[in-house]
Amino acid sequence: MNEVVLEARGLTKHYRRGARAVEDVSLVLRRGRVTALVGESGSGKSTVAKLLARLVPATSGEILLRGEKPGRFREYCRSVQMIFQDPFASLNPVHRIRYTLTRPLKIHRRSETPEQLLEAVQLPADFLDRYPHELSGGQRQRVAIARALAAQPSVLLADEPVSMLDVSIRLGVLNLLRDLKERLHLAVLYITHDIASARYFADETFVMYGGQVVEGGDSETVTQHPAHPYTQLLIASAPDPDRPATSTPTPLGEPPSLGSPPDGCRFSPRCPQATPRCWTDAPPRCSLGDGHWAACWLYEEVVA
Ligand SMILES: Nc1ncnc2c1ncn2[C@@H]1O[C@H](COP(=O)(O)OP(=O)(O)OP(=O)(O)O)[C@@H](O)[C@H]1O
Repeated sequence: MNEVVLEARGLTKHYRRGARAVEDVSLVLRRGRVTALVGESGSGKSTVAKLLARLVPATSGEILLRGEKPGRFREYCRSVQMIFQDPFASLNPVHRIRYTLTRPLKIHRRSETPEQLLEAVQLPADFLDRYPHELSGGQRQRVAIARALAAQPSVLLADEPVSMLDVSIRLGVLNLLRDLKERLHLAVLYITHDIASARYFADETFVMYGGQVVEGGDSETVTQHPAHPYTQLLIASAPDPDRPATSTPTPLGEPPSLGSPPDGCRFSPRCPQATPRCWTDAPPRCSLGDGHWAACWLYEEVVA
């Protein structure tokens, strides 16, 4: 078993203006593994990443780093680094790449050189003298990854790291992250709305709906044998070259209001298989074997 590096237990975030963005989320990130967190816009994925990065305080629940309550923020940041969606906004336009990479090396008192960081993300050393506007989106995201590596982290939280990049270069950046995971034994949280990329890139996949995790397991099982009706709908509505072109994509419908989520299962208003109980009682996590589980009343007898 790969060692657990970061663990979330019952993480909950209610924003002041009423959105119950994240409700009772538990997950573990393991050394040398990519864990995908998949869901549509507004499902709470970014809030989970911000909670794990300690950029926003949790309403309740706890985070454990290597089994212990995290201490000072700076120490924590050294271990847990975040990569943001927008590489155009995340690099300071007035500084050359050399400054962007040298600064965290100094802060974290590392002996590595900025050249070595660029090499780790497969960029040439002469990029150090360039400004962010002289780089492509993919190159900027690689610099952002290099900056995160300057802290020598054990966890990378990657929030939609390729969704703003050209389709043609997405695979290169994902392959780089996978390569780093293997070489540096990093635990990677890969946040995405693209469940197909989770199958390709992640070892484990968690599916989020309306602020809650509704299904989890190894990526192959979750994407090829989805159990939760929401995951099934998500997969049916994703473009898939293997499906016949005649089939019409399944509409996903409207996401739930997080200001006043439905009682019971949050997916019940959109669920084609909902029963009266789904409207009133929240479903338990039902184990389906080999670490695969779904929070859905359809699998109640499996729990019993
Ligand atoms: N600072 C905030 N104040 C109030 N509500 C917020 C805040 N940040 C997020 N929310 C709300 O929390 C919910 C979850 O947002 P979040 O950004 O985590 O979702 P997401 O799944 O990452 O979506 P996207 O993929 O569009 O970024 C949304 O309803 C959002 O409006």
